Amino acid sequence: MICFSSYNDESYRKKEDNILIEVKHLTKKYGTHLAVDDLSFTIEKGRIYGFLGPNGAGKSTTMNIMTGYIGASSGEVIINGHNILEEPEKAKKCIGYLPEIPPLYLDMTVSEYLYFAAELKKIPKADRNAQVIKVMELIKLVDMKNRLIKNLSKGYRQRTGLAAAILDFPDIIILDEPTVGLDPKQIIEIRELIRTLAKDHTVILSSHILAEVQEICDDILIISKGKLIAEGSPDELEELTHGKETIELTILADETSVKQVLSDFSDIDDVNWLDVSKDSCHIQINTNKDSQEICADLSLKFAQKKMPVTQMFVNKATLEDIFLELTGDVMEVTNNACYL
Ligand SMILES: Nc1ncnc2c1ncn2[C@@H]1O[C@H](COP(=O)(O)OP(=O)(O)OP(=O)(O)O)[C@@H](O)[C@H]1O
Repeated sequence: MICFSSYNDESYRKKEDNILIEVKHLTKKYGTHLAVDDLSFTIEKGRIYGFLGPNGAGKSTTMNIMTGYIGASSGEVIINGHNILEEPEKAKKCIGYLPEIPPLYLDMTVSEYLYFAAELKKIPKADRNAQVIKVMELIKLVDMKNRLIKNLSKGYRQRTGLAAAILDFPDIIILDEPTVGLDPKQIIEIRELIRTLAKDHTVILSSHILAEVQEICDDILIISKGKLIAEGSPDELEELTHGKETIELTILADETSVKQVLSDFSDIDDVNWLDVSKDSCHIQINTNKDSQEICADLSLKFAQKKMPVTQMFVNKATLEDIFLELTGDVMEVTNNACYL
């Protein structure tokens, strides 16, 4: 597992004081299928966390266990000091959960549903009205309060589910793929809402969209095949791309002469011979060193040997390439958003 955060004694103590959720060696088997495989991590107060991973990675299963919806095969989840199995009521009180498909009653109006949810959450009768109104204002649902849920757009249904999840203003808000199926405008609105909520709550969301977690989250946990494979801030994950560059060039010379020149370069890790003919070589060079410096040296050396270089360019690894390498999954790129 790749983990970036390094702690000295003082910052470690601070982190310990701030821990809100501890997930320890969590495992979940469906029959013989291992959906969550020895997952351990901690969640600190006041931050936005993103679970990033391809479909079937185990994000929903992990969230369902953390929120007490399903049991784990082994391992522990401690929410604000309460074990989710041993003290489920106290643990669940700290969490507002919006599952991927919110459990809405389509024949209720928004406000009927929220009063019903407030009752289920055992919010005292005297406080219910004030809390429903406060949440509808926060989530910008007031204009829709008398609308039947079945007549709402997907975005407003999502908001209604979210409003119900946070009715009792829990410390932790867990959102499973909150923007799936929304149009671009609704996605922007939900992301803004998440940022607003994060001012007073710890937020954990899951997504398979790299750009989304990069944009909203303070910390990213990358999950693949039930395992945590990397953890860090968006900037720290971006660091992974550094030093992973390839240089592609075409030299008007035969293979033996090109190999002779390259043999003088100790910083070259590996050469792919993309297209070779009697008097031309198109090659790709992998290096972990400064590619600009190597490019300058290569062009000088080939020029000295009177071997013309007709093209040379550097391909920088992107964060998408790194995720591909880490998760081994295919990714689709749409409108600059990367889908794992
Ligand atoms: N109730 C179930 N019974 C059997 N297998 C299941 C069940 N729920 C999930 N799985 C399997 O467990 C694995 C993890 O699924 P999970 O839904 O947690 O992944 P995910 O990362 O949330 O993916 P997605 O984004 O597609 O929801 C998948 O292989 C899935 O098919």
